[in-house]
Amino acid sequence: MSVFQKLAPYRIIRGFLGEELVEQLLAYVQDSQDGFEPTRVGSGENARMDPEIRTSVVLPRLGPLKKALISRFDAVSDWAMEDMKLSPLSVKLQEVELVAHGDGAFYSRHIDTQMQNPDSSRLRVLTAVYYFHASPKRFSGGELRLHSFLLPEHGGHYQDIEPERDMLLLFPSWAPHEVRPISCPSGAFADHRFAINCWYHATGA
Ligand SMILES: O=C(O)CCC(=O)C(=O)O
Ligand SMILES: [Fe+2]
Repeated sequence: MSVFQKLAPYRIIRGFLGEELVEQLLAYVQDSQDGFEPTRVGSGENARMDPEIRTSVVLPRLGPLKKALISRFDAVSDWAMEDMKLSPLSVKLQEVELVAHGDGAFYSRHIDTQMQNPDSSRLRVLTAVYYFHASPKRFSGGELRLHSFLLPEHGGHYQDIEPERDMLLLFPSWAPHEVRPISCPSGAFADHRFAINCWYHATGA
């Protein structure tokens, strides 16, 4: 199988933060509901809303939980880079955002590495997504679909990864992926698919 037909590596860590932090996060998003804004695609001056590509809402702040969360996200990147054979590139956590997907929300196939940015020190190398929806889960769909470079009709492959409560998923930022459409019949904000996106930038080899 050619490199273009293969999936990028990925890693899953279950029980990543523990129930206490999950409940604190759910309380935080519920309290902060008014601060969520529509997500955008592109970056810098190209950033724009595009409901054909991405529909969800984002909160750019982690609030009082920021310190506890950042230290946990910081602590996994060296292991993840090494285990996925992405080292010796060093990375540093540089961007964090909290995203909610409600009924009908999705994010079509994309990569997270932003190519229009010429400064390679700001390059997204590693993506981590932490899932923390309410229990019992009241949405379906919303799988993270990890793609090979080639589409299935050209011999490519994909793998659907189910978001589980308190699970961290890590993969290279340049791997094509998508969020499959969510069905959340209640429409209640508390029942949305909640995730924290983390992007680690290259700091050198
Ligand atoms: O929520 C997810 O599973 C992934 C989200 C994503 O791909 C992104 O925001 O770039
Ligand atoms: Fe992404």
